[in-house]
Amino acid sequence: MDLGLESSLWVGNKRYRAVLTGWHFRWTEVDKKNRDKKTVSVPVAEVVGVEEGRVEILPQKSVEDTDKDFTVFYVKRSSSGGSYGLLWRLGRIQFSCASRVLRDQWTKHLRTALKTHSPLRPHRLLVFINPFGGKKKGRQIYHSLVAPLFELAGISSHVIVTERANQARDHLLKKDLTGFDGVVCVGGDGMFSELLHGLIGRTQQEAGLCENDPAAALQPCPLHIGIIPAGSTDCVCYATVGVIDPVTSALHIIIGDSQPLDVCSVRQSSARVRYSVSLLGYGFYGDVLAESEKHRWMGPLRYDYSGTVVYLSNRSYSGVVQYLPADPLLSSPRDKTRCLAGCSVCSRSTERLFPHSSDSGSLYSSHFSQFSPGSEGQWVSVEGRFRCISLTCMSSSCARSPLGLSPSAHLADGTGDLVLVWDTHPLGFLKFLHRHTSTQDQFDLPFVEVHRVKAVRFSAPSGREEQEYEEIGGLSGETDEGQREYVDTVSRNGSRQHLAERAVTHEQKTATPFLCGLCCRKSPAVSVWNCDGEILPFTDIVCKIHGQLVRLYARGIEDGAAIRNSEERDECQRICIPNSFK
Ligand SMILES: Nc1ncnc2c1ncn2[C@@H]1O[C@H](COP(=O)(O)OP(=O)(O)OP(=O)(O)O)[C@@H](O)[C@H]1O
Ligand SMILES: CCCCCCCCCCCCC/C=C/[C@@H](O)[C@H](CO)NC(=O)CCCCC
Ligand SMILES: [Ca+2]
Repeated sequence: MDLGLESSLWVGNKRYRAVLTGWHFRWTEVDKKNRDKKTVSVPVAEVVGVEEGRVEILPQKSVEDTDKDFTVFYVKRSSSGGSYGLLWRLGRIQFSCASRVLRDQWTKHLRTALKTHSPLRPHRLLVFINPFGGKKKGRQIYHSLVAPLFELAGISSHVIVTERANQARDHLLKKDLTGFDGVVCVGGDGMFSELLHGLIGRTQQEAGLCENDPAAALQPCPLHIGIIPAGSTDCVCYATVGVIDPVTSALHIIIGDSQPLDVCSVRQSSARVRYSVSLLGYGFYGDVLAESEKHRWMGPLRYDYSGTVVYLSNRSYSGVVQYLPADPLLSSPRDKTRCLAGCSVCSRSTERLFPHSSDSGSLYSSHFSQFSPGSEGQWVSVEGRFRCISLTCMSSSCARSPLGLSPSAHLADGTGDLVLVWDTHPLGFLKFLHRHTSTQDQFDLPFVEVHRVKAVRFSAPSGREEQEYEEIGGLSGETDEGQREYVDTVSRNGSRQHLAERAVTHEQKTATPFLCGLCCRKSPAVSVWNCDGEILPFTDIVCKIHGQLVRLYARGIEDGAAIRNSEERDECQRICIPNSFK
């Protein structure tokens, strides 16, 4: 069927020339002298629904069944104020036609175009609501803001309000999922993590693979994940959509946007594998999480409180970090670029990670072969004392840190960014933390390193080594002028090479007198790992990045400035973002 259609349509007493081409639906106001005025152009993929008659859904649904009218609902962008991404709202326009026949032609053509251009739109979704996440508004958010939109788009959803932690994960691991196109969580990063673990585990079970086997080539998950943000940090939502807004996220789900996401597997020899996408953090971020768990009753504020307590406790931890660098010719964590919707680095990675698949459909049948140490260089080993060690598969931007832990990290390039913050004086570390809240470069500090990696190993020192550190005057020891703060060794091809030695006096460390009292308390020898908001029950770990292991109903952060400029230039309200992942 030819999808194109063109005719005059009316909105009130204004006449429009409406055109449906393959990819766009446009309407241009025409004045009395037949001159074109403003055009609105909507990509067909962003049409939410088409209804006969004059239909409204807010504040509640009403249908006036007039036989020459039809209503089009579509995605309309607006600036988000503070955040980098754009807010999406439901746009609505009610057209009148010259005849009922023409009206039926328009609704039929638009619906057919929708089916043709949005193959990933979900029809049936499994929705998990955490009633206790964030400010405990999950149920309200879903029923008042999201469910009416799903209904309008003809999506049927099976909703489960969770009664315990890990219910969603267990459901995905064990129950029948036939007929569902995607899974949605209404909650925060912890709920997303449940879906992540459930879906990855289920996919490996069905592929006959053992996910705990470090040699297993994990299979990408066929079901998409949608996130309706209702948590405390909502980092995964923020970093993949650019705003924390349930309506925006619901619209991305409805139109079947598809954003692949890298996942880091975290293993300890005998323990069950865990997965992380946003923050695998040891030292500061591990301690903040452990402290914050004692204050869950504070809600989202628990992280601010715990962050302050942990910062003042002035801890650092020793350990050995080994990492396998990614190919430096492809990208760098300090190249000042940002991964935005349609990112070319991620698109090229899709070709590299799935060389034999020409479209996303066959992507799921291709086998993974991305972890090939030979092509990415050799393991590097560093040893010393760290304020924190963080590994993130994406920028991990959130409201606290709008550019994130690693602003130039990519969502779907098959790599993670490893940030090593060596022990330093408290004001230096405060400067590092504070830079996360602005556009200042947090990596441009002498005690900070960032590496783009494919895999990481960490081991904490044995009890004896730690004791030796204390004896030479570590953080808890007495003043030692010229004390060696850390020893940075690099092991290449087996030979250990001394790289740097930085002298920091006790006075420098305790430049602020009140901090001296706190820092001179004995530090615990080991911290804990924060794995996307969950404390890991082990310290020594082996991590590997699995490129594009899952897919979200998202498209990455839209460049608001570019869209606004193009609107001004074209007098178009909207442009189509190329989504190379579709
Ligand atoms: N019914 C429930 N009762 C208790 N805990 C639950 C329930 N449902 C889910 N959970 C657990 O609650 C934890 C926290 O939930 P969630 O991530 O939604 O909110 P949050 O911690 O406030 O936000 P964020 O993770 O963004 O910081 C999750 O790890 C999840 O396993
Ligand atoms: C002087 C100002 C200091 C400001 C410090 C700003 C640093 C902010 C960086 C935030 C990075 C968040 C990364 C995402 C982590 C999530 O997977 C996890 C679960 O939701 N959240 C936390 O661990 C919660 C982590 C909270 C850390 C404070
Ligand atoms: Ca990545």
